[in-house]
Amino acid sequence: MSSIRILVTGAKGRMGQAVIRATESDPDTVVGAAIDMGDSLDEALAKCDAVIDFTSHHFSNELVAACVKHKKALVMGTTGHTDEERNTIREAAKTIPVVFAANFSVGVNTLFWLTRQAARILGEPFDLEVIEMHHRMKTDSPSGTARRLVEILCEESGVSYDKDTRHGRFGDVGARTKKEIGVHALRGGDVVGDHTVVFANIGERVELTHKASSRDTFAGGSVRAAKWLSDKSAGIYDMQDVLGLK
Ligand SMILES: NC(=O)C1=CN([C@@H]2O[C@H](COP(=O)(O)OP(=O)(O)OC[C@H]3O[C@@H](n4cnc5c(N)ncnc54)[C@H](OP(=O)(O)O)[C@@H]3O)[C@@H](O)[C@H]2O)C=CC1
Ligand SMILES: O=C(O)C1=N[C@H](C(=O)O)C[C@H](O)C1
Repeated sequence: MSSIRILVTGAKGRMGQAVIRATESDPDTVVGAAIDMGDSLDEALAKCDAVIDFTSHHFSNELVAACVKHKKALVMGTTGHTDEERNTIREAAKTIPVVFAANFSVGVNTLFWLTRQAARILGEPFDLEVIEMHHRMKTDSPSGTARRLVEILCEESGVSYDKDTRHGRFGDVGARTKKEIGVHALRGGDVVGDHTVVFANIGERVELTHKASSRDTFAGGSVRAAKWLSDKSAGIYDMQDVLGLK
């Protein structure tokens, strides 16, 4: 089998650099092209089989349209999308195969699974809160991973992400309501990515925590996703599909 040629977008970024390292160290993949803002997407896509994208959600509509035009598989690692941008990605996945995941680490995908199980077991008496911490340069909030954790909690407790999520608390907010799920974003230093899900009841509390200490974890997962996509038909997949956790 010949190597899968990867287009790395945001090549000079923190994740772009890690993806280049991960692609070069995997015998099944090569960097077909590596681009940044201002470089030609069409030229780069023509030289590649799949794209691994960790850039900005502002770039996603343009990238997705180009992938559809060139019929290339897409690994979308960027977070912070608007609902409209998420819909554009889902629409594109009717034509091309896409892995769209807020987090490519095996540990966080285990945390997703554990969070669902804990929510099922602990159930309604427990108050649900999610805390995340990232480096000072992160621009989107809450993190995509925190959002996914809250979505899982919403699915299991039958509440709405849009209506029942409480992003931080300030001032005379009143007592906590039963339905609300609190989300708290800390920013500082060089923290790669910490996430904690809190299940709090009277007399006891469960906390599930994941801490990432290297971006190589995410980059390796994204290359694994690109390889997994190589024989897949059009559709939208996540890292749970890649890892066989569904
Ligand atoms: N799913 C996952 O597992 C993970 C997801 N992420 C997500 O990946 C994204 C990038 O994170 P990170 O690498 O830390 O960010 P960086 O800011 O370090 O890198 C982003 C890169 O994308 C480039 N870029 C920004 N806008 C555009 C554009 N419109 N067109 C082309 N290139 C663009 C930037 O170029 P310039 O500097 O010139 O603006 C930069 O090189 C974030 O959304 C983050 O949340 C991060 C880690 C793991
Ligand atoms: O921006 C980051 O750095 C990270 N972003 C992802 C997210 O928003 O969940 C994943 C990881 O936590 C690092």
